[in-house]
Amino acid sequence: MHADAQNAFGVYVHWPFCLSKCPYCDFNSHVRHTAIDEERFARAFAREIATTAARVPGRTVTSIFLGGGTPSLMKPQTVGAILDAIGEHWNVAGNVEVSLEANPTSVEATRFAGYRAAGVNRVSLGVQALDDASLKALGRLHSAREALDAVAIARGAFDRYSFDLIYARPDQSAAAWTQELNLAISEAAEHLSLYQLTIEEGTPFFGLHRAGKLKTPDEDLARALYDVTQDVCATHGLPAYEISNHARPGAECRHNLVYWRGQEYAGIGPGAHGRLDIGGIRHATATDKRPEAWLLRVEEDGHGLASDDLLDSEQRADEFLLMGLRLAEGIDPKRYAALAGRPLDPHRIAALKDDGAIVMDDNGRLRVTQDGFPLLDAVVADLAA
Ligand SMILES: C[S@@+](CC[C@H](N)C(=O)[O-])C[C@H]1O[C@@H](n2cnc3c(N)ncnc32)[C@H](O)[C@@H]1O
Ligand code: SF4
Repeated sequence: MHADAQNAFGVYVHWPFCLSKCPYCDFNSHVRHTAIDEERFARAFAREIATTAARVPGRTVTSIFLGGGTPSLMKPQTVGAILDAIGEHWNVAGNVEVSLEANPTSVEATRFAGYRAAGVNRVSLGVQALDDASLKALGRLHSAREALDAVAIARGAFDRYSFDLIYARPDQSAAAWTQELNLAISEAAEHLSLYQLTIEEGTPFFGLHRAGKLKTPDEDLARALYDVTQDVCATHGLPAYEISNHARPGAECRHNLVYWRGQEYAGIGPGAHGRLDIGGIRHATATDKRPEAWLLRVEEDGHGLASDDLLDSEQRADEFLLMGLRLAEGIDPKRYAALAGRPLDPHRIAALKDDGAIVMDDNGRLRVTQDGFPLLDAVVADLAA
Protein backbone atom coordinates (compact mmCIF):
# COMPACT_ATOMS: atom_id res chain seq x y z
CA MET A 1 0.00 0.00 0.00
CA HIS A 2 1.36 3.45 -0.86
CA ALA A 3 1.92 5.64 2.17
CA ASP A 4 -0.74 8.14 1.11
CA ALA A 5 -3.42 5.49 1.56
CA GLN A 6 -2.60 5.11 5.23
CA ASN A 7 -4.64 6.81 7.92
CA ALA A 8 -3.17 10.08 9.03
CA PHE A 9 -4.72 12.83 11.09
CA GLY A 10 -2.89 16.09 11.71
CA VAL A 11 -3.56 18.91 14.14
CA TYR A 12 -2.38 22.39 13.17
CA VAL A 13 -2.23 24.97 15.97
CA HIS A 14 -1.64 28.62 15.05
CA TRP A 15 0.18 31.05 17.36
CA PRO A 16 -0.50 34.43 15.74
CA PHE A 17 2.05 36.75 17.39
CA CYS A 18 5.49 37.98 16.28
CA LEU A 19 8.02 40.43 17.68
CA SER A 20 7.88 42.45 14.47
CA LYS A 21 6.26 42.11 11.06
CA CYS A 22 8.59 41.12 8.23
CA PRO A 23 7.95 43.23 5.11
CA TYR A 24 7.46 40.21 2.79
CA CYS A 25 5.14 38.19 5.02
CA ASP A 26 1.38 37.85 4.62
CA PHE A 27 0.90 35.09 7.18
CA ASN A 28 -1.61 35.72 9.95
CA SER A 29 0.85 37.34 12.33
CA HIS A 30 0.36 40.29 14.65
CA VAL A 31 2.59 42.45 16.80
CA ARG A 32 1.34 43.42 20.28
CA HIS A 33 3.03 45.95 22.49
CA THR A 34 1.44 44.72 25.69
CA ALA A 35 1.92 41.33 27.31
CA ILE A 36 -0.13 38.47 25.88
CA ASP A 37 -2.19 36.53 28.38
CA GLU A 38 -0.83 33.10 27.44
CA GLU A 39 -2.82 31.26 30.11
CA ARG A 40 -6.04 32.66 28.69
CA PHE A 41 -5.01 31.73 25.15
CA ALA A 42 -4.00 28.25 26.34
CA ARG A 43 -7.48 27.75 27.87
CA ALA A 44 -9.05 28.88 24.59
CA PHE A 45 -6.87 26.50 22.55
CA ALA A 46 -7.90 23.65 24.87
CA ARG A 47 -11.56 24.58 24.49
CA GLU A 48 -11.40 24.72 20.69
CA ILE A 49 -9.56 21.39 20.66
CA ALA A 50 -12.37 19.85 22.76
CA THR A 51 -15.07 21.24 20.46
CA THR A 52 -13.28 20.09 17.32
CA ALA A 53 -12.64 16.63 18.77
CA ALA A 54 -16.36 16.31 19.49
CA ARG A 55 -16.99 16.81 15.74
CA VAL A 56 -14.37 14.25 14.66
CA PRO A 57 -14.04 11.86 17.62
CA GLY A 58 -11.90 8.75 17.78
CA ARG A 59 -9.13 9.96 15.49
CA THR A 60 -5.54 8.97 16.14
CA VAL A 61 -3.33 12.04 15.82
CA THR A 62 -0.22 11.24 13.77
CA SER A 63 1.23 14.76 13.59
CA ILE A 64 0.92 18.10 15.36
CA PHE A 65 2.32 21.33 13.96
CA LEU A 66 2.63 24.48 16.07
CA GLY A 67 2.96 27.17 13.41
CA GLY A 68 2.70 30.91 13.23
CA GLY A 69 3.39 33.70 13.67
CA THR A 70 6.17 32.81 16.04
CA PRO A 71 5.27 29.84 18.26
CA SER A 72 8.72 30.00 19.87
CA LEU A 73 7.45 33.09 21.71
CA MET A 74 5.15 30.75 23.68
CA LYS A 75 6.23 29.57 27.08
CA PRO A 76 6.94 25.84 27.21
CA GLN A 77 4.03 25.53 29.70
CA THR A 78 1.65 26.96 27.08
CA VAL A 79 2.89 24.43 24.53
CA GLY A 80 2.53 21.69 27.15
CA ALA A 81 -1.06 22.72 27.89
CA ILE A 82 -1.96 22.59 24.18
CA LEU A 83 -0.36 19.17 23.71
CA ASP A 84 -2.08 17.87 26.87
CA ALA A 85 -5.45 19.02 25.55
CA ILE A 86 -4.86 17.20 22.25
CA GLY A 87 -3.97 14.03 24.19
CA GLU A 88 -7.06 14.39 26.34
CA HIS A 89 -9.52 14.55 23.46
CA TRP A 90 -7.96 12.35 20.77
CA ASN A 91 -5.76 9.26 20.72
CA VAL A 92 -2.17 10.16 19.96
CA ALA A 93 0.02 7.79 17.92
CA GLY A 94 3.08 6.47 19.77
CA ASN A 95 5.33 7.88 17.04
CA VAL A 96 3.49 11.21 16.70
CA GLU A 97 5.54 13.97 15.05
CA VAL A 98 5.27 17.24 17.00
CA SER A 99 6.85 20.19 15.17
CA LEU A 100 7.26 23.75 16.40
CA GLU A 101 8.23 26.72 14.25
CA ALA A 102 10.89 28.90 15.81
CA ASN A 103 12.35 32.25 14.92
CA PRO A 104 16.13 32.50 15.58
CA THR A 105 15.50 35.69 17.55
CA SER A 106 13.59 33.80 20.22
CA VAL A 107 15.76 30.68 20.56
CA GLU A 108 17.56 29.80 23.75
CA ALA A 109 18.71 26.38 24.95
CA THR A 110 16.59 26.34 28.13
CA ARG A 111 13.44 27.20 26.21
CA PHE A 112 14.13 24.44 23.68
CA ALA A 113 14.72 21.96 26.52
CA GLY A 114 11.33 23.04 27.90
CA TYR A 115 9.63 22.40 24.55
CA ARG A 116 11.22 18.97 24.36
CA ALA A 117 10.02 18.18 27.89
CA ALA A 118 6.52 19.33 26.85
CA GLY A 119 6.49 16.82 23.95
CA VAL A 120 7.86 18.68 20.93
CA ASN A 121 10.18 16.40 18.93
CA ARG A 122 10.99 18.49 15.84
CA VAL A 123 11.71 22.18 15.25
CA SER A 124 11.64 24.24 12.11
CA LEU A 125 13.72 27.42 12.23
CA GLY A 126 13.07 30.50 10.11
CA VAL A 127 16.68 31.25 9.12
CA GLN A 128 15.70 32.88 5.76
CA ALA A 129 19.24 33.84 4.68
CA LEU A 130 22.82 33.24 5.73
CA ASP A 131 24.20 36.67 4.96
CA ASP A 132 23.65 39.76 7.06
CA ALA A 133 22.89 42.19 4.24
CA SER A 134 20.06 39.95 2.97
CA LEU A 135 18.70 39.45 6.47
CA LYS A 136 18.60 43.20 6.94
CA ALA A 137 16.87 43.67 3.58
CA LEU A 138 14.31 41.05 4.62
CA GLY A 139 13.66 43.02 7.81
CA ARG A 140 14.83 40.19 10.04
CA LEU A 141 15.85 40.87 13.63
CA HIS A 142 18.68 38.29 13.66
CA SER A 143 22.13 38.02 12.07
CA ALA A 144 23.49 35.02 10.16
CA ARG A 145 25.65 34.15 13.19
CA GLU A 146 22.61 34.20 15.48
CA ALA A 147 20.72 32.01 13.02
CA LEU A 148 23.55 29.45 12.96
CA ASP A 149 23.74 29.55 16.75
CA ALA A 150 20.01 28.82 16.85
CA VAL A 151 20.53 25.89 14.47
CA ALA A 152 23.24 24.56 16.82
CA ILE A 153 20.85 24.85 19.78
CA ALA A 154 18.18 23.02 17.79
CA ARG A 155 20.68 20.30 16.91
CA GLY A 156 21.56 19.89 20.59
CA ALA A 157 17.95 19.65 21.71
CA PHE A 158 16.21 17.69 18.94
CA ASP A 159 17.04 14.71 16.75
CA ARG A 160 14.87 16.22 14.05
CA TYR A 161 15.19 19.82 12.94
CA SER A 162 14.76 21.78 9.74
CA PHE A 163 15.28 25.34 8.66
CA ASP A 164 13.78 27.66 6.07
CA LEU A 165 15.61 29.82 3.57
CA ILE A 166 14.14 32.29 1.12
CA TYR A 167 15.87 32.54 -2.25
CA ALA A 168 15.36 34.47 -5.50
CA ARG A 169 15.96 37.53 -3.34
CA PRO A 170 16.73 40.95 -4.84
CA ASP A 171 20.24 41.02 -6.33
CA GLN A 172 20.94 37.35 -5.65
CA SER A 173 23.23 35.66 -8.18
CA ALA A 174 23.26 31.93 -8.90
CA ALA A 175 26.89 31.75 -7.69
CA ALA A 176 26.09 33.44 -4.36
CA TRP A 177 23.04 31.21 -3.84
CA THR A 178 25.08 28.08 -4.58
CA GLN A 179 27.58 29.08 -1.91
CA GLU A 180 24.87 29.92 0.62
CA LEU A 181 23.05 26.67 -0.09
CA ASN A 182 26.21 24.64 0.41
CA LEU A 183 26.72 26.32 3.78
CA ALA A 184 23.08 25.61 4.67
CA ILE A 185 23.41 21.95 3.74
CA SER A 186 26.52 21.61 5.89
CA GLU A 187 24.35 22.77 8.83
CA ALA A 188 21.22 20.81 7.94
CA ALA A 189 20.61 17.32 9.25
CA GLU A 190 17.67 15.91 7.39
CA HIS A 191 15.33 18.59 6.08
CA LEU A 192 15.38 22.04 4.46
CA SER A 193 12.53 24.25 3.25
CA LEU A 194 13.68 26.49 0.39
CA TYR A 195 11.09 29.04 -0.72
CA GLN A 196 11.34 31.37 -3.68
CA LEU A 197 10.55 34.90 -2.51
CA THR A 198 6.91 35.61 -3.30
CA ILE A 199 5.81 39.22 -3.53
CA GLU A 200 2.52 39.07 -1.63
CA GLU A 201 -0.15 41.68 -2.23
CA GLY A 202 -0.68 44.02 0.69
CA THR A 203 2.85 43.67 2.07
CA PRO A 204 5.44 46.50 2.11
CA PHE A 205 7.47 44.46 -0.44
CA PHE A 206 4.51 44.58 -2.80
CA GLY A 207 4.46 48.39 -2.78
CA LEU A 208 8.23 48.63 -3.21
CA HIS A 209 8.17 46.11 -6.06
CA ARG A 210 5.38 47.93 -7.84
CA ALA A 211 7.28 51.22 -7.49
CA GLY A 212 10.36 49.59 -9.07
CA LYS A 213 12.34 49.94 -5.83
CA LEU A 214 12.70 46.23 -5.25
CA LYS A 215 13.80 44.07 -8.17
CA THR A 216 13.33 40.34 -8.09
CA PRO A 217 15.16 37.98 -10.49
CA ASP A 218 13.86 37.84 -14.06
CA GLU A 219 12.44 34.58 -15.39
CA ASP A 220 15.80 33.20 -16.57
CA LEU A 221 17.62 33.93 -13.34
CA ALA A 222 14.69 32.58 -11.29
CA ARG A 223 14.88 29.36 -13.31
CA ALA A 224 18.66 29.18 -12.84
CA LEU A 225 18.24 29.64 -9.07
CA TYR A 226 15.59 26.92 -9.01
CA ASP A 227 17.83 24.53 -10.96
CA VAL A 228 20.78 25.22 -8.65
CA THR A 229 18.52 24.45 -5.68
CA GLN A 230 17.43 21.11 -7.11
CA ASP A 231 20.89 20.05 -8.24
CA VAL A 232 22.86 21.04 -5.13
CA CYS A 233 20.30 19.51 -2.77
CA ALA A 234 19.99 16.26 -4.75
CA THR A 235 23.78 15.93 -4.94
CA HIS A 236 23.93 16.15 -1.15
CA GLY A 237 21.20 13.56 -0.56
CA LEU A 238 18.38 16.06 0.10
CA PRO A 239 16.16 15.71 -2.98
CA ALA A 240 12.95 17.72 -3.25
CA TYR A 241 9.99 15.68 -2.02
CA GLU A 242 7.77 18.74 -2.56
CA ILE A 243 8.28 21.78 -4.74
CA SER A 244 9.93 23.76 -1.89
CA ASN A 245 10.86 21.02 0.58
CA HIS A 246 13.94 18.82 0.64
CA ALA A 247 14.68 15.87 2.89
CA ARG A 248 16.76 12.80 3.28
CA PRO A 249 14.47 9.91 2.31
CA GLY A 250 12.34 9.05 5.36
CA ALA A 251 12.87 12.45 7.01
CA GLU A 252 10.02 14.28 5.25
CA CYS A 253 7.79 16.47 7.44
CA ARG A 254 4.91 14.07 8.09
CA HIS A 255 2.57 16.88 9.00
CA ASN A 256 2.98 18.74 5.73
CA LEU A 257 2.52 15.47 3.85
CA VAL A 258 -0.96 15.32 5.41
CA TYR A 259 -1.91 18.51 3.53
CA TRP A 260 -0.30 17.56 0.25
CA ARG A 261 -1.77 14.05 0.26
CA GLY A 262 -5.26 15.40 0.88
CA GLN A 263 -5.62 13.76 4.28
CA GLU A 264 -7.59 15.01 7.26
CA TYR A 265 -6.45 17.71 9.69
CA ALA A 266 -7.90 19.97 12.35
CA GLY A 267 -7.07 23.70 12.40
CA ILE A 268 -6.92 25.24 15.87
CA GLY A 269 -6.25 28.86 16.81
CA PRO A 270 -6.70 32.23 15.06
CA GLY A 271 -6.78 31.97 11.27
CA ALA A 272 -6.19 28.21 11.20
CA HIS A 273 -7.58 26.11 8.36
CA GLY A 274 -8.81 22.54 8.70
CA ARG A 275 -10.14 19.71 6.53
CA LEU A 276 -12.49 17.43 8.43
CA ASP A 277 -14.43 14.40 7.17
CA ILE A 278 -17.84 14.37 8.85
CA GLY A 279 -20.47 11.87 7.74
CA GLY A 280 -18.48 11.14 4.56
CA ILE A 281 -18.40 14.82 3.58
CA ARG A 282 -15.27 16.94 3.61
CA HIS A 283 -15.53 20.21 5.52
CA ALA A 284 -13.14 23.11 4.87
CA THR A 285 -12.95 25.07 8.09
CA ALA A 286 -11.34 28.44 8.88
CA THR A 287 -11.29 30.32 12.14
CA ASP A 288 -11.41 34.06 12.80
CA LYS A 289 -8.00 35.53 11.92
CA ARG A 290 -8.11 38.29 14.54
CA PRO A 291 -6.46 36.92 17.69
CA GLU A 292 -8.56 38.72 20.28
CA ALA A 293 -11.80 38.26 18.32
CA TRP A 294 -11.00 34.54 18.01
CA LEU A 295 -10.37 34.39 21.77
CA LEU A 296 -13.73 35.98 22.61
CA ARG A 297 -15.57 33.74 20.14
CA VAL A 298 -14.02 30.62 21.66
CA GLU A 299 -14.84 31.78 25.17
CA GLU A 300 -18.42 32.37 24.13
CA ASP A 301 -19.13 29.57 21.62
CA GLY A 302 -16.42 26.98 22.30
CA HIS A 303 -14.88 27.51 18.85
CA GLY A 304 -13.60 30.37 16.70
CA LEU A 305 -14.98 29.17 13.36
CA ALA A 306 -15.53 31.92 10.80
CA SER A 307 -16.43 29.48 8.02
CA ASP A 308 -17.27 25.81 7.63
CA ASP A 309 -17.85 24.94 3.97
CA LEU A 310 -18.83 21.57 2.58
CA LEU A 311 -16.68 20.66 -0.42
CA ASP A 312 -18.45 19.00 -3.34
CA SER A 313 -16.73 16.22 -5.27
CA GLU A 314 -15.36 18.59 -7.92
CA GLN A 315 -13.85 20.94 -5.32
CA ARG A 316 -12.39 18.03 -3.40
CA ALA A 317 -10.83 16.51 -6.51
CA ASP A 318 -9.39 19.89 -7.61
CA GLU A 319 -7.83 20.39 -4.20
CA PHE A 320 -6.39 16.87 -4.30
CA LEU A 321 -4.79 17.64 -7.66
CA LEU A 322 -3.50 21.06 -6.64
CA MET A 323 -1.88 19.79 -3.46
CA GLY A 324 -0.78 16.34 -4.65
CA LEU A 325 1.05 17.51 -7.76
CA ARG A 326 3.35 19.59 -5.54
CA LEU A 327 4.82 16.31 -4.34
CA ALA A 328 7.63 14.46 -6.11
CA GLU A 329 5.61 11.26 -5.58
CA GLY A 330 2.72 12.85 -7.53
CA ILE A 331 -0.85 11.56 -7.37
CA ASP A 332 -2.75 8.38 -8.02
CA PRO A 333 -5.07 9.25 -10.94
CA LYS A 334 -7.49 6.55 -9.73
CA ARG A 335 -7.98 8.46 -6.51
CA TYR A 336 -8.66 11.61 -8.50
CA ALA A 337 -11.26 9.73 -10.55
CA ALA A 338 -12.89 8.34 -7.40
CA LEU A 339 -13.14 11.83 -5.89
CA ALA A 340 -14.25 13.66 -9.06
CA GLY A 341 -16.53 10.90 -10.35
CA ARG A 342 -14.63 11.08 -13.67
CA PRO A 343 -11.06 10.47 -14.78
CA LEU A 344 -8.57 13.16 -15.78
CA ASP A 345 -8.79 14.04 -19.47
CA PRO A 346 -6.43 11.63 -21.34
CA HIS A 347 -5.85 14.19 -24.14
CA ARG A 348 -4.64 16.79 -21.70
CA ILE A 349 -2.40 14.23 -20.00
CA ALA A 350 -0.93 13.25 -23.37
CA ALA A 351 -0.30 16.89 -24.35
CA LEU A 352 1.42 17.70 -21.04
CA LYS A 353 3.49 14.52 -21.37
CA ASP A 354 4.57 15.57 -24.86
CA ASP A 355 5.59 18.95 -23.43
CA GLY A 356 7.76 17.15 -20.85
CA ALA A 357 5.80 18.70 -17.96
CA ILE A 358 4.44 15.44 -16.49
CA VAL A 359 5.17 11.71 -16.54
CA MET A 360 3.19 8.61 -15.64
CA ASP A 361 5.55 6.42 -13.63
CA ASP A 362 5.76 2.61 -13.51
CA ASN A 363 3.34 2.51 -10.56
CA GLY A 364 0.74 4.43 -12.53
CA ARG A 365 1.30 7.65 -10.58
CA LEU A 366 1.13 11.00 -12.33
CA ARG A 367 4.11 13.19 -11.50
CA VAL A 368 5.28 16.65 -12.48
CA THR A 369 8.82 16.67 -13.93
CA GLN A 370 11.65 19.00 -12.91
CA ASP A 371 10.91 21.03 -16.06
CA GLY A 372 7.22 21.09 -15.17
CA PHE A 373 7.63 22.25 -11.56
CA PRO A 374 8.44 25.90 -12.37
CA LEU A 375 5.15 25.89 -14.35
CA LEU A 376 3.17 23.99 -11.74
CA ASP A 377 0.22 26.39 -11.55
CA ALA A 378 -0.27 26.22 -15.30
CA VAL A 379 0.03 22.41 -15.30
CA VAL A 380 -2.60 22.07 -12.57
CA ALA A 381 -4.91 24.57 -14.28
CA ASP A 382 -4.60 22.64 -17.53
CA LEU A 383 -5.33 19.26 -15.94
CA ALA A 384 -8.21 20.52 -13.82
CA ALA A 385 -9.90 22.43 -16.64
C1 LIG B 1 4.96 31.57 8.82
S1 LIG B 1 6.65 31.67 8.61
C2 LIG B 1 7.03 31.15 10.28
C3 LIG B 1 8.44 31.15 10.67
C4 LIG B 1 8.85 32.19 11.71
N1 LIG B 1 7.82 33.10 12.03
C5 LIG B 1 10.01 32.95 11.13
O1 LIG B 1 9.76 33.87 10.34
O2 LIG B 1 11.12 32.62 11.48
C6 LIG B 1 7.05 30.24 7.62
C7 LIG B 1 8.02 30.46 6.51
O3 LIG B 1 7.41 30.98 5.38
C8 LIG B 1 8.38 31.56 4.55
N2 LIG B 1 7.82 32.79 3.94
C9 LIG B 1 7.03 33.70 4.53
N3 LIG B 1 6.69 34.66 3.64
C10 LIG B 1 7.31 34.36 2.46
C11 LIG B 1 7.37 34.97 1.16
N4 LIG B 1 6.73 36.11 0.91
N5 LIG B 1 8.09 34.36 0.19
C12 LIG B 1 8.73 33.20 0.45
N6 LIG B 1 8.72 32.59 1.66
C13 LIG B 1 8.02 33.15 2.65
C14 LIG B 1 9.59 31.85 5.41
O4 LIG B 1 10.68 31.06 4.99
C15 LIG B 1 9.13 31.43 6.79
O5 LIG B 1 10.15 30.83 7.54
S1 SF4 C 1 8.04 35.77 8.54
FE1 SF4 C 1 7.72 34.84 10.54
S2 SF4 C 1 8.49 36.40 12.02
FE2 SF4 C 1 8.21 37.45 10.09
S3 SF4 C 1 6.12 38.31 10.27
FE3 SF4 C 1 5.97 36.34 9.15
S4 SF4 C 1 5.48 34.87 10.71
FE4 SF4 C 1 6.29 36.70 11.78
